Amino acid sequence: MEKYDLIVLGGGAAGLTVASGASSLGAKVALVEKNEQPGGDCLHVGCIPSKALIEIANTIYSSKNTEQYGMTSSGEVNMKQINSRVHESIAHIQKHDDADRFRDLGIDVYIGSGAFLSKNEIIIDGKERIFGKRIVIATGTRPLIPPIEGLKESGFLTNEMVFDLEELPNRIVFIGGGPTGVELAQAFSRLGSKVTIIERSSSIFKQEDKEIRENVQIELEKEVSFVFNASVTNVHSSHGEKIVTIQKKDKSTEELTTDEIFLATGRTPNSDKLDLDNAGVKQTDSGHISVNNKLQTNIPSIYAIGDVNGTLPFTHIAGMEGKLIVQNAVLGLRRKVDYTNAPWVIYTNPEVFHLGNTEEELQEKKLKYDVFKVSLANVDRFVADHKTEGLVKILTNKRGYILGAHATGKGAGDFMQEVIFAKQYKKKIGDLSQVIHPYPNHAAAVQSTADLYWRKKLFEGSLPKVIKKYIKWFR
Ligand SMILES: Cc1cc2nc3c(=O)[nH]c(=O)nc-3n(C[C@H](O)[C@H](O)[C@H](O)COP(=O)(O)OP(=O)(O)OC[C@H]3O[C@@H](n4cnc5c(N)ncnc54)[C@H](O)[C@@H]3O)c2cc1C
Ligand SMILES: NC(=O)c1ccc[n+]([C@@H]2O[C@H](COP(=O)([O-])OP(=O)(O)OC[C@H]3O[C@@H](n4cnc5c(N)ncnc54)[C@H](O)[C@@H]3O)[C@@H](O)[C@H]2O)c1
Repeated sequence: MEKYDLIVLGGGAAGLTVASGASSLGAKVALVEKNEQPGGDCLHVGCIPSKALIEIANTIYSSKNTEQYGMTSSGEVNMKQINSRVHESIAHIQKHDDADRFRDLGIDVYIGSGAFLSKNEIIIDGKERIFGKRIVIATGTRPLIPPIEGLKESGFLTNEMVFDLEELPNRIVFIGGGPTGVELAQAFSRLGSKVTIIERSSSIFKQEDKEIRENVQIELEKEVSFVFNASVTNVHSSHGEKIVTIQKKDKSTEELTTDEIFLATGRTPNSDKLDLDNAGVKQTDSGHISVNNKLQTNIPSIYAIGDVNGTLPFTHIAGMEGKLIVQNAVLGLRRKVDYTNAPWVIYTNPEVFHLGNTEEELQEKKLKYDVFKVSLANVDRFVADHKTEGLVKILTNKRGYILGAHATGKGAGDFMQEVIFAKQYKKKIGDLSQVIHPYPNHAAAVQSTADLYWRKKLFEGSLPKVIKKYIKWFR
């Protein structure tokens, strides 16, 4: 049996980071990936294809709405061509994640499904056994399919199928108003489908700051229909159409007729086929693999990173956790994971940026805070672009240190980057005000928000009186 310093189960963002990092340090590494090619969900059915589709949809949407710029236009949408362009982006990035590229790095890549035989042994496709001193579980998640009557029989789409569609559906019902559902729902609406989102709670993006979430929802409602506080109880098909029955909070029911159903009701971890009991690894009720702050499971030589541990399901977090594992599992350090400065972005139009605590979380924690807010309607570049929808909101403690930063607006995922730097390196909000921003860029929205901090300092409290006295004296 082949023996390794480290076995990595799963070749997504998390697993690939560990495998390449560990191998470059000289560890003998095996990477087990069940799909033909590594890359995981992000590359094949997640971030990359969704962002490629969103970009195409935005371009088509803009070109359909050129009347406001003084030009009329018309055209047909070719879904096959659109998805072929999406696959071009995947193929381009696949080169970096190619199995042979990892073999060239000295890693033994096994294509097959891995499961535990014991805490140190993995069996691949029930045949080949390998031994690992340490093992990293990075097997990710898959779409959660709720037990809705008639759903399977009627057929539905998930993120695993949608990037192979050959025709644009006239109507789509999205079940679930989380990031997956809403990003793709808006993209399909922009391509020309009539889109309805059914969300069982009272709003989209529940993890976001309320003010930001409400702001973005107003914008989305201009393009997409929402039904809140509603669950789908039944689906059936008739004459080539799908009929979705929804039940509202007041128990009333309604039927929606559609051409396609897109399921975006959340994710379930790929832990059920790993035979974790053979290794004694514990899971949570949802099937996620629980870890301590060094990302170890209850078996110290087995780690769980990326979406499968259920902490923060984002590619950049999977990568960050992967780097930490290289230090802990290969170099024997005892580094602790820290999510305090973990940002994320929802790529709707306008985008949603999230960093640190929301205002509601600070209130819940009963912390004292200041809030600085600027509407994009007061930032010259957004005015010039006619893209004034949105705002920047920075929350600080009383000494000016950043506790949270949230934004919605065109390009918020990019123009807020400097706030992540400031928070991570413990700069105060006032420092952001001192950074020179080329006029008229979009990031000036951050500077304008930070300027409010100085305005508050200069015009509130006892400082204005002192300054007045000083100026009198100086004259
Ligand atoms: C539609 C969509 C859009 C998204 N957009 C973004 C975004 O814009 N930004 C962002 O940060 N995140 C985004 N995400 C989330 C992101 O895709 C995940 O956080 C990321 O893929 C997690 O990486 P991972 O390595 O943990 O898991 P995965 O990428 O799921 O990789 C797990 C790998 O393990 C393999 N595997 C599973 N079981 C086994 C087994 N038994 N043996 C061997 N191999 C196995 C799988 O085949 C897979 O390759 C999006 C997700 C979706 C669904
Ligand atoms: N831009 C990004 O970074 C990005 C994009 C997509 C996904 N993701 C990540 O993937 C994770 C999963 O996102 P997601 O949107 O797939 O799942 P999610 O769990 O975030 O959202 C699922 C939504 O579906 C609703 N829901 C569940 N069952 C329902 C039902 N039966 N009827 C109606 N509504 C129902 C839930 O209330 C929830 O709002 C997220 O946590 C996110 O971090 C990130």
